[in-house]
Parts: sequence; structure tokens; C-alpha cells
Amino acid sequence: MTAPGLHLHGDLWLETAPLIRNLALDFPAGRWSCLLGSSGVGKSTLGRLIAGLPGPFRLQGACRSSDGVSLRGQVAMMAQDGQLLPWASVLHNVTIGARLRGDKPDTARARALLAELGLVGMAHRRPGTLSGGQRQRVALARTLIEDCPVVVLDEPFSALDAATRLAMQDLAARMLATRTVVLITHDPLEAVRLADRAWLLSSGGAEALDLPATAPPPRSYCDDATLAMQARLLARLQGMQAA
Ligand SMILES: Nc1ncnc2c1ncn2[C@@H]1O[C@H](COP(=O)(O)OP(=O)(O)OP(=O)(O)O)[C@@H](O)[C@H]1O
Repeated sequence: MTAPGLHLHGDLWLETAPLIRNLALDFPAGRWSCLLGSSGVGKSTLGRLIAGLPGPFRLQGACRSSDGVSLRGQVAMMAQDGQLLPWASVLHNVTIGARLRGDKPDTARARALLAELGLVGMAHRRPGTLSGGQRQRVALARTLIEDCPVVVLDEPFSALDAATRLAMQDLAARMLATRTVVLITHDPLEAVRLADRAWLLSSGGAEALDLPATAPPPRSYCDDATLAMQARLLARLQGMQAA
């Protein structure tokens, strides 16, 4: 699968007020980029806009793919709260996209994904009977099964314990290696392990910080290059808060 890159420019508006001005963002094809910035700055809103989801926001500008093909139907998004259907089983939740399109759900693939995500034996449980981290993995399975060239992940690993988080980062990096991924995260280590570029958002715009690719993602969490980059990113985020 050849994933397109994305270019987005303009002002992001929420209802009647500007949320982020002067955006000029590039998301390189087949790479992970991340969006960082303080709580409430507009990361999820931007993610929803890229995914073509509805909401009280609009872009005064444009969001285009590098190949000129419409992004409609090419973007899958994992929302921050997972947005699972509480009355449906895990398996039903994972295959909901196919069901809504009237396609035959690929339950074998759904079960294989659930197994890879450590959710064996949970296919028939309801979301309300799962832990927050388990629900997050169900939402990730639902995103991965869509097999889209562009994927937006909104804080996908935030509810996981540290060891599971590392394992899920590794898995997602492997499964989405050829996709154009927009990762929304508050975790500088996650950004440095997975992304090649960080966009630091503020109400005045977005600043790019390239994360030197010392190795392909997922990068080791403990090598010197990763730790140094993590410290640099943290310092930039701290500087932005102080500004
Ligand atoms: N449906 C909505 N209606 C009105 N305002 C909204 C809606 N969703 C979000 N907002 C507001 O838009 C702004 C940006 O929210 P958004 O969720 O995009 O921020 P964020 O950077 O992702 O925050 P966080 O890091 O806390 O998840 C916030 O001020 C929020 O209150």
C-alpha cells in the first residue's frame, strides 16, 4: 500500500473563534508524525479535521494529500475516548466499520488482532466489563482492521501500564510501518520512539521539530540518542508553556 503524505495550511476555527492560526503542517508519506502541545490547544480537533469527522470546527485553508487523491475514506481515526459502542461485544465493536458499510465483517482478522493486542478470550465481553487499557486496545484493533493508508491515533496508549504501552507501541509501529500516521500524544518518549517529526502546537501556529532517525521506529527507549532527543523535546515543551 502506498500511503500519501498530507499538507495542511490555514486557520483552524472552533465555532466562531480561531483555535490555531497560521498552520502549515506537512506529514511525510509513510512516516509517523506527532502533534504535541498543551491540553486544550486543539490537537484532537485537528485530528478530527484530518480524519474528515464532523464537529463544530472548520479549516479556513486546505488539507490535501500529496497524490492529489481525495482523503475521503482513506483515513482511520482512533479517538481519545475510544468511542466504543457500550451495548456491543468487543468483536462487534472491532468489526463495526465493515458492518456499517454493509461489508462482510472479517471476524478471523478481528480475532487475530485481538490476540496480538493481548485480548484473547474477550471477544464476547461488553466494553463496560473491560479495564480502560483493555478498551483502548479494542479501539486500536478497530482502527487497525480498517487498513487505511492514513491513520490518526489520539493518545492511543495513554491508559496502558508502562510495559504494555511499550509493547503496544512496538506492535503499532510494525503494523503501521508503511502508513502515514498522525500521532497525538503528551508523552515525549512515545513521540521520540515512534515519530520522525513532531509538530508543537500553540494558538499561534505549529513549529516543526525533526526527530533525527537514528533507527527506524520503534526506537529503543533507553539508548543515548532517544534519551537525548526526549530531553530536547521536553525542554521545548517546557519553553512553550513558559512563553
Ligand atoms: N464539541 C466541542 N464543542 C465545543 N468546544 C469543543 C468541542 N470539543 C472540543 N472543544 C474545545 O476545543 C478546544 C480544543 O480541544 P481539543 O480536544 O482539540 O484539545 P486537545 O489539545 O486535544 O486537548 P487535550 O490534550 O486535553 O486532549 C478546547 O478548548 C475544548 O474545550
